[in-house]
Amino acid sequence: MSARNIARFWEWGRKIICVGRNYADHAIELKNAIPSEPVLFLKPPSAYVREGSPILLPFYTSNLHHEVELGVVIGKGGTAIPQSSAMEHVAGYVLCLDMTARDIQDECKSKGLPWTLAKAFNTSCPISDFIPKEKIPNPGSINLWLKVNDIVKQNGSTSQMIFSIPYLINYISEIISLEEGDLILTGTPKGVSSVQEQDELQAGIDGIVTMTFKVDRKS
Ligand SMILES: CC(=O)CC(=O)C(=O)O
Ligand SMILES: [Mg+2]
Repeated sequence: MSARNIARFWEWGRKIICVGRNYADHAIELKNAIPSEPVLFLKPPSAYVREGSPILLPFYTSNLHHEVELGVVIGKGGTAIPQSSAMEHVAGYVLCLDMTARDIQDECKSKGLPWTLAKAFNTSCPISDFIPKEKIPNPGSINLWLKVNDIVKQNGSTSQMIFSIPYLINYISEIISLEEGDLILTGTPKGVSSVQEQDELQAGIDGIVTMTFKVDRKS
């Protein structure tokens, strides 16, 4: 049997841990408070979708938003990982979209309900090819962008993150043990907006990766 390949981590069925409100400009655009501790939620592995397959609009939303984010792929698991050694647990990165049914999220927030329907549906986590750690020596200072039908909507630097990658790895692993093949979505900068059926989303990390996804309705 061939050895498992971290470059195809999404096939392993591991956890997707998402950090919300990690950019002050995005918290402000949605009129959310700037958090003093990371806001966490989960997506199931069935959320993954790769280039060549569409992002499927859930039937129950009329306001699906894109959120472009840097994803951190865990290469070595652990519990209560100190910040000082956190980067030793990183195998690499992916560019991700945290697709969000914003109308449903708003409704859940107002009723005090969890965000599962808004955030965890099938195809809610489009990802790029795996980017080995060496290709991004300074993940705390890279530029993420996203266009809808060739119009720039998001363009922000990871230097604007409130909580750094080592801080997040330490914080999360104190609560949820991290395993090889887990993915951490690190939050989105400002500029989120609504997408429609047949829209084309293109996203990239300057000089590193680009990816393209079409939005479609389940046939
Ligand atoms: C309000 C949100 O949807 C939080 C989130 O996912 C983010 O990236 O910020
Ligand atoms: Mg997000």
